[in-house]
Amino acid sequence: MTGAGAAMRRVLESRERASLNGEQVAALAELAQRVRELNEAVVHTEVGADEVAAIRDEVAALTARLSAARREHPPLVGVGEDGTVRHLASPVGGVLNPIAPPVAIVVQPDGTARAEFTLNVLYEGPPGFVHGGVSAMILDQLLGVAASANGTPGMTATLDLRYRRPTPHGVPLVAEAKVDRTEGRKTFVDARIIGPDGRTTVEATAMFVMPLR
Ligand SMILES: CCCCCCCCCCCC(=O)SCCNC(=O)CCNC(=O)[C@H](O)C(C)(C)COP(=O)(O)OP(=O)(O)OC[C@H]1O[C@@H](n2cnc3c(N)ncnc32)[C@H](O)[C@@H]1OP(=O)(O)O
Repeated sequence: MTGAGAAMRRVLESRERASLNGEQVAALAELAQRVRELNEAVVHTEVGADEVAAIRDEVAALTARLSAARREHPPLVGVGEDGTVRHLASPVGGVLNPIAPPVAIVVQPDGTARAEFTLNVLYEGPPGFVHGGVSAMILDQLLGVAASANGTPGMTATLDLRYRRPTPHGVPLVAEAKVDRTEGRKTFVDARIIGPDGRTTVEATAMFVMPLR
């Protein structure tokens, strides 16, 4: 394992997180997807007050059933040789996290972290457009994955954003991040979100610092 991988493993092990097998992940990911659909239905519903109250009680009963056996912390799966980690409950693309936008990040051979995704109304800020904090969160994750894939993972120390034009929701978006350079424990990464017309909506630069312990 590389120094970077070992360092991130120490960080994660100190959090006492469990790992799940593929079958467990698949089952919970399907549940999380159903809850995502529920979340969207809550925002859009027009059913009457009596029906809302009945559904509220059913949801509370389901929450009680799930809570019958609880982990103290959400689980993680694995730390790669390069220090990359699959955080199942991540608020960005975490398959077990029902509030996570569906952002599946792929690292390309040249080290670019890339994601294609469509955000629904749950992530709306200005009407018709994505909330700026959501864009920042997605970019932070993408930037972090690019830093990890470079073998230089770390904590976000700085995150600078330039919102060039509104990011629409309900249409396909692309986000990309690539390492610019490293200086000792610091890794500098650039990223952007691109709209369906091919124009950049948000640009970001970040500095990640590898924790010493
Ligand atoms: C986790 C799974 C991931 C797995 C990857 C998956 C992707 C995850 C993406 C999400 C990432 C996050 O959200 S992370 C969460 C948000 N970020 C945080 O909470 C970070 C909180 N801050 C920290 O933990 C700490 O401040 C660190 C680790 C950033 C730095 O602490 P440190 O290690 O003690 O650093 P220190 O020795 O003081 O400084 C080292 C060098 O960096 C510079 N430096 C340090 N901090 C800053 C700063 N904010 N702004 C400018 N410069 C700074 C110093 O000047 C120094 O430069 P010189 O004198 O050497 O020149």
